[in-house]
Amino acid sequence: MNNAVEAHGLEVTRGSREVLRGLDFTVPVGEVTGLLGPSGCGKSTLMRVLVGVQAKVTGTVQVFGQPAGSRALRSRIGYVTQAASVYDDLSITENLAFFARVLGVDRGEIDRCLEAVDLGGHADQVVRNLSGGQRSRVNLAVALLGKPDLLVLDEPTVGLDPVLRESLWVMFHRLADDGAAVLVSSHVMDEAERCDRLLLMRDGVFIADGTPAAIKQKAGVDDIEQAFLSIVRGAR
Ligand SMILES: Nc1ncnc2c1ncn2[C@@H]1O[C@H](COP(=O)(O)OP(=O)(O)OP(=O)(O)O)[C@@H](O)[C@H]1O
Repeated sequence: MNNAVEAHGLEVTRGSREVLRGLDFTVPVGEVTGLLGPSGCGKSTLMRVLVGVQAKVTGTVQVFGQPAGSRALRSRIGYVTQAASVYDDLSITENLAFFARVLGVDRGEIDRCLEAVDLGGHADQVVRNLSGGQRSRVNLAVALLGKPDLLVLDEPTVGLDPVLRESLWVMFHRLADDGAAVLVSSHVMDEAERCDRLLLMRDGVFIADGTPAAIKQKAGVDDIEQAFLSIVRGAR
């Protein structure tokens, strides 16, 4: 299998705390990989490592065969953080035009990205006047500029209504079907079933890595939340 990410012995210390504690994992191309675990378990930290903005990293993390954070990877990765990263006083289109210019992406890409997140009808609206869910979709549209090979999406569906969440998951799968590697984090276990593969995390370690079906089968239960609880109890 072709992997976008290969990590061995990944450890990260933040403050005096060891936040990631010796992780080995891959993120394959052509699949939606879910990074699931409770708040504070280290999901955002792991994502920060992949995009090269996390300090105090040890271990090996290769992205498309190069060390995470390498300059050559910048245009190949789309990253959406939990914080808004677009300009409030610009319209949606103006924001995308700005980032397209920064990234050296053709302006023609803008409409495609807006349609992908279902914002085509709001293109001229100023970001300040958008709802929280609309803003997060603008962030996502920016991440799609330039058709990145790896999408790193930190809780992209938080606060969105079920219909929109559904349409975003369909989009994530479409992007994966087109050959991207998609890594999506969530602390909501009911998103697990939407992933091709799951990395279940707790306190900086993975407690399971596999398809939702395989994880449930191994735990002998029929939902992922129960599987998570059962694995945690079994580890005690
Ligand atoms: N700047 C920092 N300095 C010290 N510790 C930090 C810092 N940022 C985060 N942490 C700690 O690192 C741990 C992992 O945080 P992280 O944000 O990666 O978790 P998360 O799983 O993404 O949580 P959430 O789902 O709430 O976003 C937490 O215990 C957090 O308190």
